[in-house]
Amino acid sequence: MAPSSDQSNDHLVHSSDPHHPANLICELCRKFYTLGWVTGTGGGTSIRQHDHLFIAPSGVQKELMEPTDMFVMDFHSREYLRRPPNLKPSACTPLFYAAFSKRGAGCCIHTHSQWAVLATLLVEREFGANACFEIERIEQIKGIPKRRGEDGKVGGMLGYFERLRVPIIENTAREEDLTESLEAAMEKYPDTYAVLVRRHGIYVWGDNVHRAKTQCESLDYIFQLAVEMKKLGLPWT
Ligand SMILES: CSCCC(=O)C(=O)COP(=O)(O)O
Ligand SMILES: [Zn+2]
Repeated sequence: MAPSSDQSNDHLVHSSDPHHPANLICELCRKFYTLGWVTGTGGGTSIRQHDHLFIAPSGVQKELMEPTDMFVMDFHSREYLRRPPNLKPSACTPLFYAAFSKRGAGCCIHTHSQWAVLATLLVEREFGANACFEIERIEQIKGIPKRRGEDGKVGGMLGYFERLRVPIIENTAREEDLTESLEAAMEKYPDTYAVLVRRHGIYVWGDNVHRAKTQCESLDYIFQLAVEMKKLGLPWT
């Protein structure tokens, strides 16, 4: 696509609606920054609206982004309909795309939360490199969806007596190179809405922005609790 065409699509990110994806990504990242989820340019968020994927730039302070910084990709062709000049799309783009294409997500959040990182390290030390994070009998588990129906949509939330499992993949030198193992984890754990990345963070997706955000918040709460439980010698299961 010609550069002039890329740059002429500003209408795709200009809206007075606070719920427009370009506005929402900026607002969410400002909130996530205060939680330590997207500090130091790490982490990010992507939203799908119909066939448009809204993607943040790479290597920028995510809490300072403006809607005009957003890239817009066509879901089917994977071509950029809008490319802000002098910026590169997030290195997380192929991972976000996996959530949109393989899981029908409407939003995918990537955090560098220290609680998520610590959970990956504790699981490795206690249960080995092939183990996933597992916990049960914690009220906040009810904030995590349980399984997908035939249509791929949420089929209810986990119950108090059910077990939450979150797969863990190993980190790679480049964010993009995580894509294959993230997709493999999605295949192996068809019910999961999140994948932890060892020594790095987590990818959490949801059918829409509200669900992705609340699931990410519930998981972060659970990881923090799990770390504190481990310090006190309390079992997770
Ligand atoms: C210090 S951040 C390293 C890259 C990373 O892990 C990340 O999540 C951010 O990637 P982006 O390309 O969106 O800046
Ligand atoms: Zn990252």
